[in-house]
Amino acid sequence: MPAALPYQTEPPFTHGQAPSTGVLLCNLGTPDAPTTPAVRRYLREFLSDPRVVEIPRAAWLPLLHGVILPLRSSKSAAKYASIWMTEGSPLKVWTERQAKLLQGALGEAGHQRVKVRYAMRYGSPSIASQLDALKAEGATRILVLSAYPQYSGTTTASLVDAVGEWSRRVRHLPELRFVHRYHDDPGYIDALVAGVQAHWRSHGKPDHLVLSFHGVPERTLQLGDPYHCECQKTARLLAGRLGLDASQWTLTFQSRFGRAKWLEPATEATLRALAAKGVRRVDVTCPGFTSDCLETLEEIAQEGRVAFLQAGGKDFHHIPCLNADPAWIRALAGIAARHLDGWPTREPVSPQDLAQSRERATAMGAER
Ligand SMILES: C=CC1=C(C)c2cc3[nH]c(cc4nc(cc5[nH]c(cc1n2)c(C)c5CCC(=O)O)C(CCC(=O)O)=C4C)c(C)c3C=C
Ligand SMILES: [Fe+2]
Ligand SMILES: [Fe+2]
Repeated sequence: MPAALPYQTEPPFTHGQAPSTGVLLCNLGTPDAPTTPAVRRYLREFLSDPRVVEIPRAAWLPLLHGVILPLRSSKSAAKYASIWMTEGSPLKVWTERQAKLLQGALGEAGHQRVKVRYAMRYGSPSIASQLDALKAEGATRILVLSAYPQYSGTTTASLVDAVGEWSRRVRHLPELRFVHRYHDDPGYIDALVAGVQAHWRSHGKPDHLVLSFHGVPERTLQLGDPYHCECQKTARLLAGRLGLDASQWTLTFQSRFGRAKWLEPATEATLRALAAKGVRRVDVTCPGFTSDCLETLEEIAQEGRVAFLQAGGKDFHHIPCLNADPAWIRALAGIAARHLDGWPTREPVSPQDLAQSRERATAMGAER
C-alpha cells in the first residue's frame, strides 16, 4: 500500500474571484463557557504549549495534569463566571467585533477585496479552521495580524507555530505574512492616549497612573525575548504623550503564574505600595491587552481594586482596553493596510489553464 499523502485534496484557487486576500486577526483564546470542564479543556491546550511553559515536558506534563488542571480549572471558572457577558467571553466578544469593524475600515481604506476573519490560538474558532475558511473563500494571500501589540515568544511566536502546523497539511499554500508587533505604532499610541484622556475628562485625573502589562518569566528576557523592552517603549510613549513625569506613572507586570521569578514590579504589590505611600486615587490601564478579558476585568478591575483599597487607597479606576474604540479600529486598519499595500498580486493559474495543463499531461502520457 502506498503511504497516504499528508495533504488533503484541494480545489484550485478560484482565479480572479473576490476576495483574494485574507486578514486573520489572532488572539489568545478563551474557554467556550465559564464552567470547570470548559476551562479545563482551554487550560489544557494553552498550558501544554511549549512556547507558554518552557519547562521540560517530562517534568511539566505530570504537574499540569496531576496538580494544575485539577486545582486551577474550578477556581478560574468562577473568575470567568464573574466577567462573562451575555454574548460570551469578553475576549472573544471584543475580538469578533474588532474583526467585523476592521472589515469595514479596510473597505473604506480601499481594500474592498479583503476578507477579515478572527481566530483564537487556543479554543475556538481555531487558527486552522479560519485559514481553511479563508482559503476556501479564495484567499491567495493571508495576512496574520496578531492581537498582541508587543512581541513575545510565549504569544506571537506561538501564533506562527499554529499557522505552520496548518501549512503542513496544505498543498497549494496562500502567501503568508505576519504582523509581529506594533508596540510603537503612532495610531495605536494615539488610541491609547485618547482612551485615557476620555476617562480623565469624565472622572478627573488620578494621583498616579499604573500601566499594567501581562507578565512573563524573567528568564525569557535573559534568553532574548524582546517583550520587556517593547512594553517599556509603549509605556514611555504613552506616558510622554499624556504629559506625565516619572513620579506620576509606573509600568507593572501582572498575572504571575507558577513559582519562577516573573518580570517586576508586580501590579498588585505596586498598588499596595502606592496606597501605603498615601496615594489616594490610582488609575490602572492595560495597554498590552487590546481587548478586555479575564486579566483586566477580574484581576485588575476586581482583585486590583480590593488590593488597593485594603492597603488604604481611597479611589480606584480601571480604564478599559481599546476594545471597539473607533480610533483603535482605524489604527488596526492602518497597520493591516501598510502590510497589504505593496504586496504584489500574482494570481495562481486559472482553472482553465489548469484544465489545459492536465489535458496536455494526460495526452503526453497516452502517446508514450
Ligand atoms: C506560563 C503561563 C503564562 C504565560 C507565559 C502567559 C503569557 C501571556 N498571556 C497573555 C495574555 C493573556 N493571558 C490570559 C490568561 C491566562 N494566562 C495564563 C498563563 C500565562 N500567560 C493563564 C493560565 C491564563 C488563564 C486564566 C487563568 O487561569 O489565570 C488572557 C485572558 C484570556 C481570557 O480568556 O480572558 C490573556 C489575554 C500575554 C499577552 C502573555 C505574554 C506576553
Ligand atoms: Fe496569559
Ligand atoms: Fe490572571
